[in-house]
Amino acid sequence: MFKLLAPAKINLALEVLGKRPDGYHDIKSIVQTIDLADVLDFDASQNLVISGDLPGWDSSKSLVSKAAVLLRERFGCKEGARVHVTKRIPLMSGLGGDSSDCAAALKGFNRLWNLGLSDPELMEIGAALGSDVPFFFIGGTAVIEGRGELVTPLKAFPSAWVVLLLPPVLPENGKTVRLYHALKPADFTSGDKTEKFVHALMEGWEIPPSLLSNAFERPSAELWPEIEEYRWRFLEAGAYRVRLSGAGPALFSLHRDRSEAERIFENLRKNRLECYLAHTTGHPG
Ligand SMILES: C[C@](O)(CO)[C@H](O)COP(=O)(O)OP(=O)(O)OC[C@H]1O[C@@H](n2ccc(N)nc2=O)[C@H](O)[C@@H]1O
Ligand SMILES: Nc1ncnc2c1ncn2[C@@H]1O[C@H](COP(=O)(O)OP(=O)(O)OP(=O)(O)O)[C@@H](O)[C@H]1O
Repeated sequence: MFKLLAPAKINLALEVLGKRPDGYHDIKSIVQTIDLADVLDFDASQNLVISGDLPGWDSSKSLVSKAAVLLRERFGCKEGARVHVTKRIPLMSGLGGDSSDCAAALKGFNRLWNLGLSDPELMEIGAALGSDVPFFFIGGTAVIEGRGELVTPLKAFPSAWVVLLLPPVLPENGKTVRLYHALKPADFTSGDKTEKFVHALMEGWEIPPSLLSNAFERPSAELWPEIEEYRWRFLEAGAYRVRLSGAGPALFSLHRDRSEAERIFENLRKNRLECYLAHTTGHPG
């Protein structure tokens, strides 16, 4: 019937401002979609059938199922749907895979069940399912604030190749909670760096590398001490700046030059490391 892409994201900058009374944290982050993406295939069906191609992917644990249940309950739809999720984004990696699948699922069910919901309405529903979900209705380059549900589109970050390295740490459920809980007051910042990043982007200036920082760099090394070895192996493969995406463990490097990115990707692949070569993408709409 129809298919929707669910792109991954990297956090070009990620500041945590402090803890909120509701247990979440206020953040300010520059988020960027890349062309590594899952694919969701939608078909009409009497019943709700959600399947995936990846061994270990469990529809009952995915926000795709939670999105279907929430829409059916809230809007009383009795129709079913057949959704097949082709996973390419590694799960629980810091690349927002399940959050992006959730946004695609909300768009898909809205279309399949003729719910007539606008993107802002879908974003609001998405925010109740996960803090990273609303961003995927905008895509491209955007700044997210609040707990992540306040999304402001930005002028596109200069087009770049992205090499991703996934350190072989066991993907664990609840790692994002653990990383947030591992933050110390010294890890909290004012949001100024992200403001400077936004300003430089709007003015078309070169973004100083110091502005591409992530508050989870320290706690992730605490939670996954082995991640430092993979950071070094990334540098040995030819990367000159390695960063953490989201709450990790995925690491990434940015390159203007395709051949440089391909050389680093090949070096990592030769060492049998889980790695991906991707490119930044613009706003889909
Ligand atoms: C790390 C990021 O990926 C950066 O883009 C996001 O902040 C995390 O977004 P997410 O995975 O969609 O997070 P959610 O599923 O909404 O929340 C998982 C858990 O992470 C913690 N959490 C999440 C977001 C936030 N701003 N503050 C938090 O403290 C909360 O304990 C929450 O229960
Ligand atoms: N086995 C599983 N099968 C399908 N979905 C799962 C499984 N285990 C966990 N999930 C879902 O995946 C979500 C976390 O994965 P996701 O890919 O969105 O996060 P992430 O890649 O760590 O992104 P970030 O770190 O940026 O938040 C969980 O909140 C849960 O909804």
